[in-house]
Amino acid sequence: MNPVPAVEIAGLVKRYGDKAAVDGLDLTIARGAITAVLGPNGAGKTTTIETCEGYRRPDAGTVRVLGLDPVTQSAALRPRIGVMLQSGGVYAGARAVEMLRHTAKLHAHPLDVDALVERLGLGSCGRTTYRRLSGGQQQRLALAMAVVGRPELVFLDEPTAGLDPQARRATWELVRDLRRDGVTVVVTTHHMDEAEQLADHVAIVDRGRVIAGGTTEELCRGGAEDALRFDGPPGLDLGPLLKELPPGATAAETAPGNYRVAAPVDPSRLLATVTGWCAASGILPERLSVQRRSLEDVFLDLTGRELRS
Ligand SMILES: Nc1ncnc2c1ncn2[C@@H]1O[C@H](COP(=O)(O)OP(=O)(O)OP(=O)(O)O)[C@@H](O)[C@H]1O
Repeated sequence: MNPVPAVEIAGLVKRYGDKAAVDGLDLTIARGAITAVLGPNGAGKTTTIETCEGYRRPDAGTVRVLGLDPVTQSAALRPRIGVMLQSGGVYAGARAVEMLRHTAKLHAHPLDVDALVERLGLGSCGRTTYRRLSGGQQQRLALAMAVVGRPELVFLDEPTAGLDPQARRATWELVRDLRRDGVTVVVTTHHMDEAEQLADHVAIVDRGRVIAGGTTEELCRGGAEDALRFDGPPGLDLGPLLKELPPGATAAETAPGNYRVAAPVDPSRLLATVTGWCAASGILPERLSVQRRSLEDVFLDLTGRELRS
């Protein structure tokens, strides 16, 4: 295995005026795996990724990608990485598939363009110019452009934003195939299910820093195992419910009328306590469910806020 990590970031700071978009971020990304950089809007994910791609110069800290400095060694780095930006990066007047063929020819061992076009459902877009493609087609073409050269490392910034479920699944499949071929994939997302489904490693970013990292399994292991969620009237006083639960229990209104209760007890006991309390309080809990601790719960425990923003 190559001893140089795919990405090594130490103490990265990037400011826009007075505001630090990235504020002392440390992150090491292993080769040959899918790593999700997960965080709410504005957490600093795009800024971090664009710094790795050499589009932004750090104000402080160091960034190494495949052992290279993305700014001063970009000529050596660029041919080895694939980049899918959140928007743009593709010439608007170019014809979709022609552009993809052209990009493929620039690389020594490109993927089969026809197979890629088929997989991503771009077959009908052959001679259409980029600007005339639908948002989802533009998104899929940008993904194809990022991977067609069979790079060692691919950065995908919110690759499934705005895609329908079918295109989303096709994207996930393609990303998994890249990993099977030994490609390192870094994907930013604010969808926890995307991170849970796809990633071997997850780095949770909030306010310009990595606040937790590990496999989904590792991240979800700590704390209360199961969480019970239900909907009810907004503004319930959860204090009396907490008194009925053992120490270590948490109860919160995560959004108006959405409640989450977790406790270090057997899930069936938790369910009985909550439904008993609801009945005694004259509340009809709706959409009640007990769920395995998710990345959403991890984020909530770490920040006191919902991941969705
Ligand atoms: N060019 C810019 N000029 C000024 N502020 C910026 C610029 N780019 C980003 N920011 C700000 O920096 C912060 C981090 O933005 P960034 O896009 O890196 O976050 P993100 O986690 O990728 O969010 P999103 O999921 O919305 O893309 C945000 O507050 C954003 O408004």
